[in-house]
Amino acid sequence: MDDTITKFSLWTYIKRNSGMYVILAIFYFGRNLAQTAASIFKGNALTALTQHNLNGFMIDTGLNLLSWGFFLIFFFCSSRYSAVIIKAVDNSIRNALAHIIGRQEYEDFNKHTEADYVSWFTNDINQINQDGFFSLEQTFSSALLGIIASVILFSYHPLLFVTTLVFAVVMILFPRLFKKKLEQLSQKQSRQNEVLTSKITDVLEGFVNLLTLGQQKLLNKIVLAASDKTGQARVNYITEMSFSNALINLISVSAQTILTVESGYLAFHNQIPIGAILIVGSMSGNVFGSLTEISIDLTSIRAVQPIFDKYNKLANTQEKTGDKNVAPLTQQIAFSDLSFSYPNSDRPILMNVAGSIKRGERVAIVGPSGCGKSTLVKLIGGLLTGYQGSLTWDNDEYSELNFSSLHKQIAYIDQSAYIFDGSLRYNITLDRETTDKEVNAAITRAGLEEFVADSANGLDTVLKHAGNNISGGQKQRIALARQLLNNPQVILADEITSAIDEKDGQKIEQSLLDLDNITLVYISHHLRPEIKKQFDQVIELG
Ligand SMILES: Nc1ncnc2c1ncn2[C@@H]1O[C@H](COP(=O)(O)OP(=O)(O)OP(=O)(O)O)[C@@H](O)[C@H]1O
Repeated sequence: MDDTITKFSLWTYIKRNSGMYVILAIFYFGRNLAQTAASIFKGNALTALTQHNLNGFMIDTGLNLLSWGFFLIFFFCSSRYSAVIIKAVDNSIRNALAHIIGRQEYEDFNKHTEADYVSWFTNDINQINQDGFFSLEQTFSSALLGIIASVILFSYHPLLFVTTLVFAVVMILFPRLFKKKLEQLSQKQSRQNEVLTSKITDVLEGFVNLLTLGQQKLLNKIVLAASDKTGQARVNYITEMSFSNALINLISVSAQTILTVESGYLAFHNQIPIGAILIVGSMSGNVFGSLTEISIDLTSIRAVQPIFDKYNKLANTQEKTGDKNVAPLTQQIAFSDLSFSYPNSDRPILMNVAGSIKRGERVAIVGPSGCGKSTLVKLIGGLLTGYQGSLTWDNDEYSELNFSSLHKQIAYIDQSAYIFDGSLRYNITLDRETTDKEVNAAITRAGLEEFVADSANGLDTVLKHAGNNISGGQKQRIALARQLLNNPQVILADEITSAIDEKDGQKIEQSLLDLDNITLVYISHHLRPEIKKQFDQVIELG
């Protein structure tokens, strides 16, 4: 199934899983039919008793029991199958979400934090399951039960049916009054969930700082404050929802009372049997119980759409890059009159910068902190857009280039050198199809051979989350090997040795300079003289 279609709504996923939903509908139909039959046999048993028919009473009681047996079987099947469908739907939504997040360029991705995205994949999906899909199932089941009960009421007396119909219309229209407010409160709840995840992730990522400063109580303070706000958002939502529910229940109880009076009146005038009072009570309970359920569920279902709209907004983000495919560099990357400011800021970070990087050259970019070295390299790497002046790849202006194809030509490494949960091999290949020969070649070029040889399980050694069981230098070499596996033409290295000790840093710098057939752009605060002389060109910024 193609999970990458990016129009998010409950209906999209129901249509896609329509076969499974039909099976679920059959289970619900069986369940409601059995429940209704049980009520009818119970009423009939009472009628048989009023007619002194003990045999009929026993038979109807037996049939009542049998109906409950069927009800339980269908109940089990529908509950289990509902979980099976939710699993399939959640897989589809998460896959589509991963697709739209994954196709974003660097700038768009960074408009949200990682914690926000985590909240989309977890909290939001839970809310969609509970308030969306589960409520929709309940609505369907309630509608079935209500329809069956209405038919039974009609079969006893049309007056009962007409009363039911009038109240049904009121109850269906009523929730519209609360729609807008509930949607807003649901949106706030979703946002607050993101904030909670974001705050907790942030403080846990910086935990070592808290530990060494003896400030662990900040963890409690932040968790508690964020938890309280999230809880309050839920309280506000539930308050409005409960108020709406209470009013719906009031209408339901009034309608059932009127129907009880009507059926009593009809039985008193011998228009229906005595046992029918029990059946009418039970059927009106089913109809209005169902309508109450439907009104409540429809309110929750509507409140889920803002979450889907948030996904749809991301899915509809226009690509900012051009459509010209990028071929391997033949001459040079050049820039003239190049200026750049970050979005939402008037402060120019680069002002009329000029220079060129020829194919095969080793170029160092130096300058004081904050002068824009990383910004320039991110522009060259296709991580930032929206420059003024000219920046070209051979003779093509960057604004016309397709950045996905540009990324294939360029390796970008910065000081973060992220290590994924998994083995050393996984961290290098990242699931790309490669041969052992290619992996070993990348390891050799990145100067990682010694580390692999010293690791207990070689390439199968498991690295801990964020590389907590290896050194900064080892992380950088793994990040380098990962990039070299793509055989990039151009390497952009942004302060990759700044977080490692000098000796190790020097070795890594030398590994980079020793690479053949590479155009190297190397950012450094401080170039050691023995390294500096190996560069073909040094560009000074600031
Ligand atoms: N995403 C951003 N939004 C707004 N301003 C930013 C952003 N990223 C960087 N800046 C600002 O741009 C300026 C240049 O940053 P940049 O990282 O390019 O400098 P740098 O020369 O590489 O610095 P360093 O040597 O300290 O790494 C800094 O003042 C920084 O605060």
